[in-house]
Amino acid sequence: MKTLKIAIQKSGRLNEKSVEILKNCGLSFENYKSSLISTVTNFPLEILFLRDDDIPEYVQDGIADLGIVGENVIVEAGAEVNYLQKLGFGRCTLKIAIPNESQITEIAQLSGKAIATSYPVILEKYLKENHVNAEVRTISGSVEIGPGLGLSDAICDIVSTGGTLKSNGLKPFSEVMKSEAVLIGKEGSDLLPEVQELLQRIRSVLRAKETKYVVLNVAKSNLKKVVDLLPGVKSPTVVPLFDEDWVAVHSVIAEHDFWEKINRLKAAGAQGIVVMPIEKIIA
Ligand SMILES: Nc1ncnc2c1ncn2[C@@H]1O[C@H](COP(=O)(O)OP(=O)(O)OP(=O)(O)O)[C@@H](O)[C@H]1O
Ligand SMILES: O=P(O)(O)OC[C@H]1O[C@H](OP(=O)(O)OP(=O)(O)O)[C@H](O)[C@@H]1O
Ligand SMILES: [Mg+2]
Repeated sequence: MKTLKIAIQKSGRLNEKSVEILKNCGLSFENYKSSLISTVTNFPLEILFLRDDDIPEYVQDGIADLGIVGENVIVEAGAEVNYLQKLGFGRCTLKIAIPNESQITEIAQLSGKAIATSYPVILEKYLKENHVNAEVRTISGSVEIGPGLGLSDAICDIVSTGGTLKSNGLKPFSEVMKSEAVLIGKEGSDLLPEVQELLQRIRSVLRAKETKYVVLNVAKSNLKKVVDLLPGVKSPTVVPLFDEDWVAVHSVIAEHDFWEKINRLKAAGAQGIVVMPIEKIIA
């Protein structure tokens, strides 16, 4: 079997969740802060811990077969890699922001202005598409202090809660791109059986995260109404109870409409509803 290499962030916003998803795939490895490479003991895989900016090129050049990194970093690097799977964490938006007191209301008004960013490639492309001729000032971090220091008229940086913008007297102006962490592979790596296996495991973990396991009791007279609300993986399991007029129903429900479903189940006669997390769902 070929030993694969996967590059993940060494420390920072994506490190913890990247390690967690690999562990949830059943992979055993040491995660010492000091080691830059770790060998998985129960799968042919080595984990490389890198600065996130370096990951797209490592994968493009085949030094690593796979990588976990934000889409923003991949696009900025202009790396030619395959997107294998969105991972549902590290969600953020690259936005242009302006000082609270700024009078700018239309994108054309950014022409002739200076915009500070750590994402010059993405920003230049966005400005070009919008026919804006602004000066892009590249800085490597703490971009939000740019306008306050007189370095720029606007900024383009990552926004999640908006707290950093707010505490620096800035307001969002326009959205440049949305991003989340993705699993990437070098050209053709998805054909390798080891990559297929890992992908299948990752998808099982993601599917499980989107769903909850539900057990509830219902009078037989209300069973049809309750079952109609619960499709389950295929169809719900119905188990007899000691009281012959009642049954227990086991099923799964989606996280996104969880509360709405629970309220409808209660209204349909469900009682003693127990909800449990699911570890994996194998398709
Ligand atoms: N506030 C945020 N909320 C959600 N995701 C974020 C946030 N900030 C950044 N990200 C995502 O996490 C990625 C890593 O962010 P981080 O701040 O750890 O990067 P970094 O400082 O460049 O790290 P490194 O030391 O690896 O170069 C970003 O490229 C982006 O995709
Ligand atoms: O909208 P918010 O929730 O406030 O998040 C946005 C901030 O998060 C990121 O920085 P981070 O905190 O990761 O620090 P960094 O600049 O050292 O990367 C990003 O560069 C913003 O500054
Ligand atoms: Mg970085």
